[in-house]
Amino acid sequence: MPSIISITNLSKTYASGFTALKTINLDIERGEIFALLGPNGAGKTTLIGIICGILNASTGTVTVGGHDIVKDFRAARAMIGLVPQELTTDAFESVWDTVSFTRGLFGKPANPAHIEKVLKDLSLWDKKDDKIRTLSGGMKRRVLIAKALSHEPQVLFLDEPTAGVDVELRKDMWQVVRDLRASGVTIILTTHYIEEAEDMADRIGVISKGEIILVERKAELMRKLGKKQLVLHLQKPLAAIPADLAGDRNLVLGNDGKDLIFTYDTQGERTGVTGLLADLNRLDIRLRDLQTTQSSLEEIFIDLVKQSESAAAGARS
Ligand SMILES: Nc1ncnc2c1ncn2[C@@H]1O[C@H](COP(=O)(O)OP(=O)(O)OP(=O)(O)O)[C@@H](O)[C@H]1O
Repeated sequence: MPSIISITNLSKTYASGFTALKTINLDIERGEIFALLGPNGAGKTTLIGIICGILNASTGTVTVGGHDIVKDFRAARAMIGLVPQELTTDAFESVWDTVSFTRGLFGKPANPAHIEKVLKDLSLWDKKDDKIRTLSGGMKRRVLIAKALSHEPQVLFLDEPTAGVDVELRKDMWQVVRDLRASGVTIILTTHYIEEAEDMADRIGVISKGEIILVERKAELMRKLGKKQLVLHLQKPLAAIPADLAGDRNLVLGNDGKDLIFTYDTQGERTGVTGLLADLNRLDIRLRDLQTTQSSLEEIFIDLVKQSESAAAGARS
């Protein structure tokens, strides 16, 4: 897949002397939804700010559609739409004017049909003549998205787009994002709602303390790092796990001995489920029911960040 954004050896040290990004190398593929996940302060907003030309990098280069973001700033920036975290909009303008004006800032000729489509897609059409300051917080956020889409960008950055928005708006927004992707727009999003990334993203990048610690296709990530649990609801509770059942299996008792919980890796060819069931049968331990659960992206993400933090602490000591 050809990349639309190439980031090479990028670092950022703020004037305070704090290094927020350390040697970032990352390619974003054309047409993908890329979720950038990381704990607070990991460097997500800094990275987005540099790509969008709001902040200067300390070292390294970034190209967007082949245009260097410093040497060829206008061409690079014209390809990008940015939906920022903060709700700052021109309070006294109408929705229509502010969105049309933003398009003009990118040097694009007026295109009322495009602005109309964007406002309709975001359910803002009936508010087009309202002043921004009279809109609700959720509506203002829709306006930010409309502004980001006003100049038909090929790359859209969404920095925490659903922080503090209601369920309905969140659903609408993700539908808009899916439609955009279907029309060929590349989407990079940061979110603290990891289930959103699990739902939406093609690839996941995890950033921690200014370093990208992992980039992986979502499906591959979940297959590689995901663990499955088989919960066996027993007909009769067990006081303890029989020694010849336990062996070196990862088995625990739960729910006052009524559940036997078996955890296994999804990666291996052999999960050990068949052998476990055969042993249960042999020991005459009967089941009432069973169910499997798979670790969520959230659990995988928390494990990854913890591992990288303890590796960094180990390297320091
Ligand atoms: N202007 C600045 N001067 C000094 N340090 C800064 C500045 N802006 C951000 N930082 C620091 O850089 C680090 C990365 O911040 P950034 O906002 O990029 O993180 P983030 O991953 O977007 O966090 P969040 O999830 O909380 O939005 C943080 O430790 C932050 O305190």
